[in-house]
Parts: sequence; structure tokens; C-alpha cells
Amino acid sequence: MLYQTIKQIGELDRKAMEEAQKRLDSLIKPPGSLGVLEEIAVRLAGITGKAKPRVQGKSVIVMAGDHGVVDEGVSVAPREVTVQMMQAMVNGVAGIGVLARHAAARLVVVDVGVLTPVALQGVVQRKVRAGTGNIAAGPAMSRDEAVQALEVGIEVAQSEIDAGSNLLATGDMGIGNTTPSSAILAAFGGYTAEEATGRGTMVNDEVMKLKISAIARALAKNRPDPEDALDVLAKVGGLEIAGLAGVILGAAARRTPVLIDGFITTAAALVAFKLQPKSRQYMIASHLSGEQGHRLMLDLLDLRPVIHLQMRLGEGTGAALTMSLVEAATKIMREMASFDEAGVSDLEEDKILK
Ligand SMILES: O=C(O)c1ccc[n+]([C@@H]2O[C@H](COP(=O)([O-])O)[C@@H](O)[C@H]2O)c1
Ligand SMILES: Cc1cc2nc[nH]c2cc1C
Repeated sequence: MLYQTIKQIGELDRKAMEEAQKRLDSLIKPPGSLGVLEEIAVRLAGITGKAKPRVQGKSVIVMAGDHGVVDEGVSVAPREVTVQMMQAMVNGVAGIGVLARHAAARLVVVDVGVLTPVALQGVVQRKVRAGTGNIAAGPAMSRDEAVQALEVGIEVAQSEIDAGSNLLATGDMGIGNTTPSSAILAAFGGYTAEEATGRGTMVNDEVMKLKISAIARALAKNRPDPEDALDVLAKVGGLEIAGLAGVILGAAARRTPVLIDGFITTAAALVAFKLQPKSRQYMIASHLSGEQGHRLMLDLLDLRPVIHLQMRLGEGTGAALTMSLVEAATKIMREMASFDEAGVSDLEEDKILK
């Protein structure tokens, strides 16, 4: 199913993009004056094949997993916080609970690999295994488990689309998950552990040293092959990272725009891109995370973040906030009048900067 999904991902619809650009240029404004909103509008046309798409339903999909590498002491938070935060999410009181509600989006929380054996009320149960292995000592998971977690993401994304959502946002929850995300960045980008590592939940200098050492050992021990995305994902990734890469591929295969959140979801975006380079065109980078290394990831993807709020919470919070901007771009296309329609005098063509 993974390979079928990867094969289904096509190119953007250039004709719809040209039509959208033409319409934008006819609207009552100086050329290009809505800036990035115009870029989003054109890309949405390419993704959906419609010059004037309408956002009909929004879903934020949070994938959650635990990490064996927490044994190395790489986070400020104890591992049980993963599950406690999932509970807070379904109760609507976590950051993403608030911001998904603010965006009028459905919030879907998926257990793709948390340690607790108990099923949480309101959480979608798709556990592939109970947490990853410690990447500083061996692989995170098997190749087969990585495929299973990717397929969970594809299925959840496509069931949200089947239920009427046509704008998706990605979110993550997993204590310790900035460590595998940094390892993924180092593996794909050829960076050292030091260059790829940030402070996550705000670890101090002492913990930072442990974290860099754990990532360096993870790379040396596992030797992930950057030419083989599944190898990188299985050896130094995470279950929620795999699930999120699946969400992105599943959305792209169904020509649905998908908002990328922060450091962890962008690591997943890198995996999706390496599995299918065409998937990149369906991604909208929502924000620039405060996590060191996020910009390096976005540069590898050649994506430009829409908002800069120094957020580094994860959970899909930056992606949820950006949903309303994406929706605004569709409304510009649908509701703003042209010079002709509004009876505004045409601009003087010979005076416009070309
Ligand atoms: O999204 C981000 O950019 C981001 C940056 C730093 C931390 N986080 C969140 O914090 C947790 C991981 O931090 P850590 O220090 O435990 O690796 C995880 O649950 C993430 O959602 C998220
Ligand atoms: C409290 C808390 C909330 C989070 N949300 C995402 N990662 C998190 C990490 C912590 C520690």
C-alpha cells in the first residue's frame, strides 16, 4: 500500500496554477501585493487542480510515540508525559486542543507507538510497537515496522479526507523525539550531531552534551544510508515520525494540501520527500520553529515558512495557526473582485515594474 501511494503522487496542475495567477493579477490590488498569500493561492490551485478551491473541512493529525533514547537522559521531561499530554489533547486543554478549536479543525490523536499498554479514551489506537529501541545502541525499529507506521499515517490521512477534510495539518507528541529528528537531519543533510542538535524541551548545557553524544553514537552505530529513506527512518527515526511521513504521502496522493509544523514534523517531511520527491509540492511549511536545525531542514526541502513566532511546542500548533491563512488565500481567490467587476480603473501597464 505504501508503494502504491508513492506511485499515485503526481505533478502539480500547471494549467490551474496559470489560471490562478491570471486571476490574482486581475484583482483590485497592485501586482503581487498580497505577497505570500498569493504564492499559497497559486500552489493550492496546482495541488487541487482548481483555480478557486474552497476549504471544506480541516483536520489536525497528531501522531504520538515513545523513544528508547530517553534512557540516555536527552529530555527535560519524564517519558510518561507523552501519554499525559495525549490525554490533555483529547480533553481539549493542551496547546493544540486550543489552537485546533480556534482553527475550527478536527483534532485526531493517534497512538502509533506509545509505551503505555492501556488504550486512552478518544485516542485512535494504531500502535505498531510500544516505543522505539534506543537509537544510541541499535536501530529504532525494523524496516517492516517503519512501513507499518507509514501505512498508519496514510490510512488516517485518507480517512480524514474521505470524511470531508481537504486541508490537513501535521502534529507530533513524543518525549525525546527531537533526538531522532536531529539524527534524521544529520543523516540526510550530512551534518554533524552538533550542527543538527537543538535544545528540544530546553535542556541545559549538561544535557545538551549527552544529547549530542547520543546522536553521534546513533549515527556511528546504525550507519543510516541517506540514499535509502526507509533505512534512515527505521534505524534512527521514530514511530510518530514514520506515521507523519505517511500522513504527508497520503495527503499528496489525494491531491490535498498538508501543513508541516515544527522540527519533528519537518523531519517526517524529509523522509516523505526522500521516498517521493514530488510530495514536497503538496507541503506548506507553516512556521519556523525556535528549535536549532529547523531552518537547515526547511532548506533541504526548499520550503519557506509562512509565520515566524518563535514557537517550539510541536503538537501541530504552528500548523493549526497557519490553517486560517491558507483558508484566507482561498477566500481571496473566491471573493475578491477584479478591476472590471468592481469598476476600478486599470493600472497603467507601461509604468509597472517588470
Ligand atoms: O515542533 C518543534 O519544533 C518542537 C521543538 C522542541 C520540542 N518539541 C516537543 O517537545 C517534545 C520533544 O522534546 P525533547 O526535548 O523531549 O526531545 C515533543 O513532544 C515535541 O512535540 C517540539
Ligand atoms: C509539557 C509538555 C508538553 C508538550 N507538548 C509537546 N511536547 C511537550 C513536552 C512537554 C514537556
